[in-house]
Amino acid sequence: MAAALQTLGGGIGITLHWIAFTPTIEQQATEEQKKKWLKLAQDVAIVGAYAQTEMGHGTFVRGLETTATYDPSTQEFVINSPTLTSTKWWPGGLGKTANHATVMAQLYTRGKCYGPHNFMVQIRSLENHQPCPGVTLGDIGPKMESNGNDNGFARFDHVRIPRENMLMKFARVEADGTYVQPPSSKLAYSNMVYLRGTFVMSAAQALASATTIAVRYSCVRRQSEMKPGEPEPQILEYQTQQYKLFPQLAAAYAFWFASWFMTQQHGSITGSMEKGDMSGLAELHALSAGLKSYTTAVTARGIDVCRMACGGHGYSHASGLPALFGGAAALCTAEGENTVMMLQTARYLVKCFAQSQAGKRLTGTVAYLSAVQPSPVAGNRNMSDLGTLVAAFQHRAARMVRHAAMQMQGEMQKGKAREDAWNSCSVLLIKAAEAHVHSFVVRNFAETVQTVEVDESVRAVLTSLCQLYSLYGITEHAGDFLKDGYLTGRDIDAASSHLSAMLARVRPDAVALVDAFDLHDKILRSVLGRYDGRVYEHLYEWAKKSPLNKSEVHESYYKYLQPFLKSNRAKL
Ligand SMILES: CCCCCCCC/C=C\CCCCCCC/C=C/C(=O)SCCNC(=O)CCNC(=O)[C@H](O)C(C)(C)COP(=O)(O)OP(=O)(O)OC[C@H]1O[C@@H](n2cnc3c(N)ncnc32)[C@H](O)[C@@H]1OP(=O)(O)O
Ligand SMILES: Cc1cc2nc3c(=O)[nH]c(=O)nc-3n(C[C@H](O)[C@H](O)[C@H](O)COP(=O)(O)OP(=O)(O)OC[C@H]3O[C@@H](n4cnc5c(N)ncnc54)[C@H](O)[C@@H]3O)c2cc1C
Repeated sequence: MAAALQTLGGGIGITLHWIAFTPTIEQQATEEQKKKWLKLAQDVAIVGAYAQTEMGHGTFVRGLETTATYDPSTQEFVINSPTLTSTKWWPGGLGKTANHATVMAQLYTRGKCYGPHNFMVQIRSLENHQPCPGVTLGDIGPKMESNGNDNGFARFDHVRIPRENMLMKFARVEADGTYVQPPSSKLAYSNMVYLRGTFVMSAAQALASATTIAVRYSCVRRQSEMKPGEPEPQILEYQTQQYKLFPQLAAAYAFWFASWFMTQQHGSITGSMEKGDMSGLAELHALSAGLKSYTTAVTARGIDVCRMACGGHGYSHASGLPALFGGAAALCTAEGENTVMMLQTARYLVKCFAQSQAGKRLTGTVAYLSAVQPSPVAGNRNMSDLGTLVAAFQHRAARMVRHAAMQMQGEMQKGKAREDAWNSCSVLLIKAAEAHVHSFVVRNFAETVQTVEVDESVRAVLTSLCQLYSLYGITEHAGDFLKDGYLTGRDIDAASSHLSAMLARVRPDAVALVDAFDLHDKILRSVLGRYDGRVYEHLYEWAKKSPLNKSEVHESYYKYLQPFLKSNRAKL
């Protein structure tokens, strides 16, 4: 992902060619269609965009307005943007770079609408890169970050494409206009599930980058007096600095391991789906949606914590942290806005809870929902034992899922329609889904550190990091654990003091833990996070290159300041 994010230069970007356009061909094209487009895409003989979102709709895919109407007389689809709000808006590379796009449009044949499907549309000439007839293209303008990418807009004025340009691996339209149903209408969304899964690794990499920068800088930066008369200490010696950075460092490892699981799950479930077994699709969707939402949100917040922990220099673009924050913030919205994605996970959890109540044994990432006892067993727990910590997170999640589901049932028993009951419980549902994903991340972290093939000394450090991540989660969400008495106030106090011990335990290995991400300076793009630690010399060199320093007296002096000063002096 990091390589793909390197744009070819300001103003153009082929990130989405690699992470969305090409995978869509791989996942949704027939073998015949792959022969026609896949190698062209892989060799960058064509450059593509994934054109789904419109000015008026991004989340609600079934509400997209672009149409693809089949004309049996010519065996073509007519792609059209019927309204202003149907203008494709946001797709990366669409503005100036791409000459092809997979366009998500409402499929009409024989007068009936069959919902959103993907279509391959050439949008620019391969000769002179001018827009094709009927296609209007442009860039949507400056954004919070990633301005090297030309996120663009596209309008289609009855653009005709061959029937064969409908990506027909799952659904098909025959020459006479007959629509052939796919095994699941959601298979048209498969690229989104894939991309959400990759966002978990992007989040891990982004948080790894930010913690690398902040931890290294916190060993270079010396500030204040811990004891009168003593030399200024490294700011990483302050417990508050450790409390800011080490939970983010632990989360980076936790998300890195979660992305391993996500990748393995995606491969195994899509492998089964290739053989016609769709049973894993719902779990894959719920897991990818929840993990994407959770990891990107924690990462964006965590990067800003790292930025603030670096003081003024953290606020400079020299640190690389503002750009990293802007990119991570995009991950919270792109590929399924986080709230909506977490609600999708909540929808799956409510369904699984009902099945469990009906006596079905649950499996996969929700198995714990039927295994966890509702009645809390309070008592002095060993808050340094990973098994105890995992059980606490699973109990919390099970309790919150049960509570949200029962609240919804209660609303419906009062006569509310299911949709109204859902909406009036959606804050509870979101919190329950977040607790579920959090418990998965903790369990997966614990299982990984206990089984990964590493030297025992490394396992000891990773175990401390996993304890730190879990204890931080318990102390930050103490109310959830205390609510039904599953944990007591004494347990929470024990968790806090053990967390302090873990901060001190991780301190000696902090630099080694960030060096282990092996992020080259060229990827980090941060003066503060340089591997050689020579921050101050390079900060000065970086500043001297600022465009404002090209002249000793900037032209704005003569245009604005000089006359302003003169007129003010004349009044004295
Ligand atoms: C070291 C280097 C550092 C690296 C740093 C990196 C930092 C980042 C830097 C830069 C980043 C810049 C940005 C990166 C690139 C961005 C790329 C973005 C691309 C895009 O955004 S593409 C467009 C994405 N759009 C979406 O995701 C739309 C979201 N909406 C939907 O998916 C759907 O509309 C929906 C799921 C919300 C609702 O769908 P629908 O109405 O059809 O379904 P429901 O009625 O809710 O549910 C019915 C039923 O269907 C099931 N369902 C839904 N979706 C799926 C699915 N995908 N798969 C399987 N099943 C699905 C749902 O569960 C229901 O099932 P049940 O009825 O309950 O059984
Ligand atoms: C950097 C970047 C790159 C992008 N790249 C692409 C791309 O390459 N291709 C592409 O097709 N798109 C792309 N997008 C668009 C992206 O997919 C959409 O922005 C995203 O899906 C959110 O949709 P929206 O913008 O319409 O927001 P909306 O859906 O309008 O969301 C606005 C608010 O409404 C809330 N909301 C919406 N629905 C619900 C609901 N059911 N329940 C509760 N709250 C709800 C949301 O939570 C959110 O807070 C990109 C976006 C960004 C920022």
